Amino acid sequence: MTRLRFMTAGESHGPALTGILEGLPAGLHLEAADLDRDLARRQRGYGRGGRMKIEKDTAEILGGVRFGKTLGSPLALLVRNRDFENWRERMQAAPGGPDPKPVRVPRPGHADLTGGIKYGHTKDLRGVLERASARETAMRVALGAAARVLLRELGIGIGSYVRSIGPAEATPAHDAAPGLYREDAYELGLLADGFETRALDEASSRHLAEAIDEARRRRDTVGGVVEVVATGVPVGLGSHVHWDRRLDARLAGALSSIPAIKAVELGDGFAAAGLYGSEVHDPIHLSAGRLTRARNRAGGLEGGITNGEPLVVRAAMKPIATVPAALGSVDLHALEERSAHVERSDTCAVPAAGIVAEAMVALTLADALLEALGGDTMDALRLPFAKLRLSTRVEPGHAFLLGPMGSGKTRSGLILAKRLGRPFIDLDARIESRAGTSIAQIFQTAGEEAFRELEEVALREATREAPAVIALGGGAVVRESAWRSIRKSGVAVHLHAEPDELARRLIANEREVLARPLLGDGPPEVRLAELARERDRWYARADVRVETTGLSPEEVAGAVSGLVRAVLGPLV
Ligand SMILES: Cc1cc2nc3c(=O)[nH]c(=O)nc-3n(C[C@H](O)[C@H](O)[C@H](O)COP(=O)(O)O)c2cc1C
Ligand SMILES: Nc1ncnc2c1ncn2[C@@H]1O[C@H](COP(=O)(O)OP(=O)(O)OP(=O)(O)O)[C@@H](O)[C@H]1O
Ligand SMILES: O=C(O)C1=C[C@@H](O)[C@@H](O)[C@H](O)C1
Ligand SMILES: [Mg+2]
Repeated sequence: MTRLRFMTAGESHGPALTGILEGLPAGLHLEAADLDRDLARRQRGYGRGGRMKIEKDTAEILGGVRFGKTLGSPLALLVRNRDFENWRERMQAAPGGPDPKPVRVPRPGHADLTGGIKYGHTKDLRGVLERASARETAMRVALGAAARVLLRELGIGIGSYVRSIGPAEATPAHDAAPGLYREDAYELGLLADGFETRALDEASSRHLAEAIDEARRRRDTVGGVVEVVATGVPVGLGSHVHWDRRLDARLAGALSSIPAIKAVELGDGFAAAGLYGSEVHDPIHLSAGRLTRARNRAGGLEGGITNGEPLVVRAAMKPIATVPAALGSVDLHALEERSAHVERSDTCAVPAAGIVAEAMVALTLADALLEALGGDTMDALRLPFAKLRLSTRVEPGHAFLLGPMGSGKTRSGLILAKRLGRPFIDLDARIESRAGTSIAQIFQTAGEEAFRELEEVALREATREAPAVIALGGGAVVRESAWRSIRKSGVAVHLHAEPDELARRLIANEREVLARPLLGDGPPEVRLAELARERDRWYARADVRVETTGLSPEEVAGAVSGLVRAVLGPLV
């Protein structure tokens, strides 16, 4: 990793895991809850052992965040081990010991023997296994969750699901959830979270659970394959120019660093080796104003660089090394053959390994993104990211204007459309003309929810039309689906003004106030300030921001037109 660096420390039954992630841009909204969500996901999954019942992982943020936003300084995290209470004496940092119950019979397949010899722990292999335990991956998941928040802010979603456990295969995502597989891997991961084995449908999940039950019946363990998908990934992350900059290599390294992962496939991976070139490579098409692929056997990677298609990688996990019907081994003290040590353990951790794999992919992608684009702050990242995102477009795409009521989306938008020689679509006006009534009336008779549905449909339809200037309603961008439509089809420009200035503009004309039901009866500046608190986080996702205070509507249009041109990619 070159732009992001992370380190973790901590033993499985020590007091806590700690981690530092350095290189996150300043200004990213980040809360402990964002990290806890993924920590909880890692703890679930059919086949886990007793430890996960003891722990309830939560991350404490010790550095790098103030008032819910990253500072640009290292993110420092702590995840406590509840089980430490039961190990206080045996895991104390203070001088003491020896442990009354030393571990002396190494488990084949674990780090016990190799680590024991290397670090001189053969008298008590606990000196190795405490750190070789995959408890360590909890901190990777917490740090990876921060990287995911960064990526998600830019529209890159990461998710995983389980493809197989032992001999049992699950329905792959391209059949079970084709839409999410192409468009929203984050949701794909959440779909998998709904099943105890993290398959994507009930029948598959039952099938996978049976394979785990069978292993348990045999007093054995079982592995499997997880697939990690990332959607919304732009062209241009990674590089063909040097071996250690190829994203393929970095992903393979990151995934195979997860304990028990023994093989990684990029795109079709091993299957491609058995096919003809014409069957494997993904022909390039021109459609909907973009370079596109009808299939994605490359898994979104060509030449060590992302190609704009979803990233698809798989990781194969071997069965857990702690086999309950213990394997043959040698007591390193008595130097006699004995059954291997059995530590409380999982039967199958493939569902959890998927969450760890998501975290490693997130850290790797975030690193490559920051390497390609720089960015000490989130604001500095957005414009260069938009250029990458739009770089496979062969037509300009739409210019979306968003921002609060009174920011001038309608007024400046009309002027901008004339300047660019493009059609102007005012989403509010379009909804009104279709409904044959005013927005105020729609709010009054059908309610806000009904209006939001009309708004969503109108936005989706507008994005399919010829490149236009599209003025959005003030609340149209307060949902993920709107951002998916916007990011695919153009540039998002945030017109900004402070609530006081917005209120001044609107109060100047009583009709302006009456036309906006959300303003209610109170003082507009109070309501506008309230809305700003709710919505600024969504507006901040725009590719560029124009401060409109002190500019006439014409000047705003001029500024926007320059910015829109700056974002257009190399093919336009
Ligand atoms: C989420 C997760 C949970 C794991 N749980 C266990 C476990 O309970 N018992 C065990 O022996 N190994 C478990 N492992 C695997 C070991 O950590 C791993 O086999 C060990 O560190 C040796 O590394 P290697 O298998 O890569 O050679 C788990 C791995 C992961 C990713
Ligand atoms: N840059 C500006 N300077 C001064 N007044 C402005 C500016 N831009 C817009 N206005 C005025 O503010 C009022 C609201 O503008 P407009 O209708 O374009 O806002 P809007 O962003 O489309 O709001 P809504 O989200 O409610 O549709 C209008 O009276 C308009 O003339
Ligand atoms: O900010 C909002 O939620 C709204 C803004 C206007 O554009 C209209 O879409 C409607 O008045 C709602
Ligand atoms: Mg308007």
